[in-house]
Amino acid sequence: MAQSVKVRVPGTIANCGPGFDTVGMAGTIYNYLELTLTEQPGVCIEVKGEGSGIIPDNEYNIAYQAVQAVFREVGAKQCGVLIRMENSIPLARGLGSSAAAIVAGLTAANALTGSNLSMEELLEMATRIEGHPDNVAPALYGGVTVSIVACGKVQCLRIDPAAGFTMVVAVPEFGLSTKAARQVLPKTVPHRDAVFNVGRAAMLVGALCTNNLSYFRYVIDDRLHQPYRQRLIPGMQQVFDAAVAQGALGAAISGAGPCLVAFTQHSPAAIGEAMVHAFAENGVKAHYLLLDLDKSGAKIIEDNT
Ligand SMILES: Nc1ncnc2c1ncn2[C@@H]1O[C@H](COP(=O)(O)OP(=O)(O)O)[C@@H](O)[C@H]1O
Ligand SMILES: N[C@@H](CCOP(=O)(O)O)C(=O)O
Repeated sequence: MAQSVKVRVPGTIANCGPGFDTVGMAGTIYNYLELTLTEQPGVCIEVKGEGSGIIPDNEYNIAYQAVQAVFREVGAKQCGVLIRMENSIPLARGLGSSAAAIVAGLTAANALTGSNLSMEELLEMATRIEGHPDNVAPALYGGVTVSIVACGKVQCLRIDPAAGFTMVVAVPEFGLSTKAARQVLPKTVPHRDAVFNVGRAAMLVGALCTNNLSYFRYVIDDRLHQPYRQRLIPGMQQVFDAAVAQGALGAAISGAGPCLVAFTQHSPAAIGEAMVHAFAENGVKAHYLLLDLDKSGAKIIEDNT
């Protein structure tokens, strides 16, 4: 019987305001990937849900590339693979779709080749493929993660905030690739803007660790990426203002956008409606999602090894 595993990986909300390329949160929206080793060589990829007809179904598929990276790393004999993807995470919206695909491929291939790679090694590989750790870390570990590259390695701390909160995500109809949203960022920023973010990123992490979520109102802000991406997301500030006026603790771009996320402990649906209405007033059709913090990260849900 062919060996196979099925993994579930959460979507992620990166940056969270001041934590550019560092802070990330896993949300309760999931992609599923089933990886089967086949006798006949080659790759067969089936995609259902988000990205069907768009995501490459050949060797250019980023999940397949992650699978191959594990096979090379552990010296597994080359064989054919069948990949079945069932996606709920929308592409090019800033919900970590590419990160989920990479982590799913790495996790499934590792499980099928004897689980020789540690979580730290998988994080290292995922970061190398994605290019930054703030999505792949929470996709792998779950919860809230703070990640940096130091001494040539990814260092990651996971936070499990005791205080619960909801992430209200306004999802516009248009897409924005992470690559395009990174191209508009400046090479340098004024020293005062760097100081602005350092303090807020530190206090964001502190607020999560000490369950002082009321501090979100002061720290969910940014001068390193949001001001430059605002022109790519019509109505961004109006959506932020509408969320806070409806009681949100704070609002930010989700990842590289165009999704916008509001953090709240009350009235999530009312906040979602207000965000969608504010987008509509700026000519943007959108819907909203209510996500809780996922605490599992990448999870093997079927194992036929
Ligand atoms: N679920 C997925 N499965 C396979 N490839 C994906 C998936 N999501 C995104 N990708 C690929 O990753 C690349 C970056 O996608 P993008 O949409 O910009 O990232 P994100 O969705 O994380 O914002 C694109 O080339 C896209 O084809
Ligand atoms: N720090 C990155 C986060 C990208 O997140 P994604 O969900 O849009 O892939 C950035 O802001 O570019």
